[in-house]
Amino acid sequence: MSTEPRVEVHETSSALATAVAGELLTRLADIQSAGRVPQISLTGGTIAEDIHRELARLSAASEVDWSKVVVWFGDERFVAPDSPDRNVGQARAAFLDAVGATQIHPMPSTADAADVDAGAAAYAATLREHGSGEFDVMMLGIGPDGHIASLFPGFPQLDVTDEVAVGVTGSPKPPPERISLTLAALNRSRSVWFLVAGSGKAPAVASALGGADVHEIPAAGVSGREETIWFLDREAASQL
Ligand SMILES: O=C1O[C@H](COP(=O)(O)O)[C@@H](O)[C@H](O)[C@H]1O
Repeated sequence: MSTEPRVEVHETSSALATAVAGELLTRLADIQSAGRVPQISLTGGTIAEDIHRELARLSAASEVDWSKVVVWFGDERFVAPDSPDRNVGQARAAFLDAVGATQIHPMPSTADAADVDAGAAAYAATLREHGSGEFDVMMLGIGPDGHIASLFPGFPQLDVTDEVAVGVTGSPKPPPERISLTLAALNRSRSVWFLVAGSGKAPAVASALGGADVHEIPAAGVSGREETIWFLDREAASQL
């Protein structure tokens, strides 16, 4: 069952990052106190960098045991393992290593798989083995074109319903080769959190919330089973 989206607007992107990091830590602590091991999925992109920095800062004062959080990725750039383009490298450097996260499942790099399709198949197998079947919190940035994860407008991967991960070639945003969760997998989340800052994304936000066609604005095709929250800064919300 999908949910009606809720919109939360913050004055600046840094206020947004602080609020999201605080909300995530509260959510993780609640799940752990209930005796479950939370499964979350991280996003790459610019807003993620700010949120990850805030997670590093705020985690010390929280009750979250990061060694008991399972960490996934919504998408990844299919490049060398030490490339600065890797979402996992950015997340590790910004906070995962510092907070003591150990159950991290990076998507394959060029050192792990022959091509993007093999990498996607390998990630699907990892999800089957270590995943709970649904994500507690799915965090998604969006591009100015409305893409989420590495699902781009007009791309055939948007129509894949029988896989949880797909390979992408010819991405309009570099680097060209990527691996992404599918809409089917993203929609298997209890909570979906869109994280969006900047006026360049205001038209895509307005279109997604206005019920655009998923082939034009992929973000329009994702919602959480229990909750969908759009965390926006004032500029990203300017066309609502
Ligand atoms: O390439 C990507 O782009 C999107 C959005 O990134 P941003 O820099 O425009 O905020 C991101 O959600 C995705 O994970 C990433 O691989």
